[in-house]
Amino acid sequence: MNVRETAFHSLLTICKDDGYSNIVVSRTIQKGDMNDRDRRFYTELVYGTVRCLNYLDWIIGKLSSRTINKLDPVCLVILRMGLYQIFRMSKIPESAACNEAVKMARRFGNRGMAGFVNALLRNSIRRRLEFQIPDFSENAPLHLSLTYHQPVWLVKKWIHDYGTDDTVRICQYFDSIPDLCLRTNTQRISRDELLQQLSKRGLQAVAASFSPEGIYLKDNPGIQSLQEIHDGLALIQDEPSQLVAHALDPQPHEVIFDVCAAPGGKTTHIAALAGPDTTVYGCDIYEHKLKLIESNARALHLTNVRTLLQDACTIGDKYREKADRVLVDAPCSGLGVLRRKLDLRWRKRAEDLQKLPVLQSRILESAAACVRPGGVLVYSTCTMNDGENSQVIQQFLQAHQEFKTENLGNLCGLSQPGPFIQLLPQKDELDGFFIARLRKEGHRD
Ligand SMILES: C[S@@+](CC[C@H](N)C(=O)[O-])C[C@H]1O[C@@H](n2cnc3c(N)ncnc32)[C@H](O)[C@@H]1O
Repeated sequence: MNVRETAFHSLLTICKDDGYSNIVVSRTIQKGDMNDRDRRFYTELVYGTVRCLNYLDWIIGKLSSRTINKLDPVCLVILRMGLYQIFRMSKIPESAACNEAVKMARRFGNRGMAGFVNALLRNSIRRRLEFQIPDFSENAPLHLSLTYHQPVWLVKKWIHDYGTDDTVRICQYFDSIPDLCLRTNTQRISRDELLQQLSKRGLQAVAASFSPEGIYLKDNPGIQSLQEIHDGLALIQDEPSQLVAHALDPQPHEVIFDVCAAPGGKTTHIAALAGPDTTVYGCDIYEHKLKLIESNARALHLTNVRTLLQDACTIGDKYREKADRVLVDAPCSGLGVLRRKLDLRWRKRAEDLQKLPVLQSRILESAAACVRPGGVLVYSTCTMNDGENSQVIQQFLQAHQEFKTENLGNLCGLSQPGPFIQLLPQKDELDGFFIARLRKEGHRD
């Protein structure tokens, strides 16, 4: 199969079956039948098309009398891929982009599709100058949305929450390509040793500024080539996520619950920091996801991780005051990590944001009941949406006078105003992330 066809099938899975682009791409690459050059082309085609989806659909909308959601998904994917090559890949000859798209429409589409694809793509080339993005002064949300590939509703929300200047910075941040971030498995190797090992192999490895275990790899070498991950010396985890285990501050001989744990990034970090005498229970509501926690723990050679199939909304009924520390890394809108999860921005709807705080509050309420007197409760999300963060915590604190916030202002050298950590890309140049630490009054018996 040629590379464009492989990319077509991946994009169809992402667009039609709601597949996550990073999972679809890594599974395809893992099959291992592409050389380096093909792999780069494939990755750029898939990730580029997903990233620019709104811009490509805006062009289709101008050229087709049929609305986007009335188009056959096969046709839509072929058009998006073709337009991406024409408008965003200057090294690809326009004729090649058109001809290959027409071939695919003949091969995978219904009667008439090839003619439609051919006409639309050739028209897009002829009428290229008509597709100028509206000026900022004319329509700021649409300008930012099309320039930096973010949904209009979200750009409007950012303008409302942070003002226009910050919104430009947020958009630029979320449209940039992140460096790969590793977390050193300090149970097996120190960060300095791992940095040396990576540098010796010619990789540009740099220590993260805040996470003591974090390492950034410039020029993403591809996970497949990272032997250190296969050897259990490190795993992939973004830097803000690495701060959560430090906020929890696990100690030897403790019982710890991570109530929304899969795939286990934070569970394994807590287990590594606490050492073998502390048991960390990684819980999740989905059985198949528990296997991910187990396999991550195994890969990192950690023996103190257990898994529990458990709904966090009811965990407090079963494990009342059983834990020294509890982490609630809540299911959230993920609006702080749009740079890493390319398709998320196109899946989320404004109305999703209303429902989440209800679930988050229920989980927090039940998880809090597991904390023993004097114990610690950490709540985190990977979003900068206040309704899912400080508002959830404030509401909880009003109902639970027995919990008090603990100042995280200086966690890992971050200097943050106020008791919580709220990382903002426009200020911190890190993904949007929230962490709160609460302590329950009283003493351990
Ligand atoms: C933000 S992710 C957790 C990421 C994880 N802490 C890590 O660092 O790898 C949220 C997790 O919560 C789980 N989840 C959602 N609703 C839940 C519930 N009611 N009870 C337990 N887990 C739940 C999801 O399956 C998902 O794995």
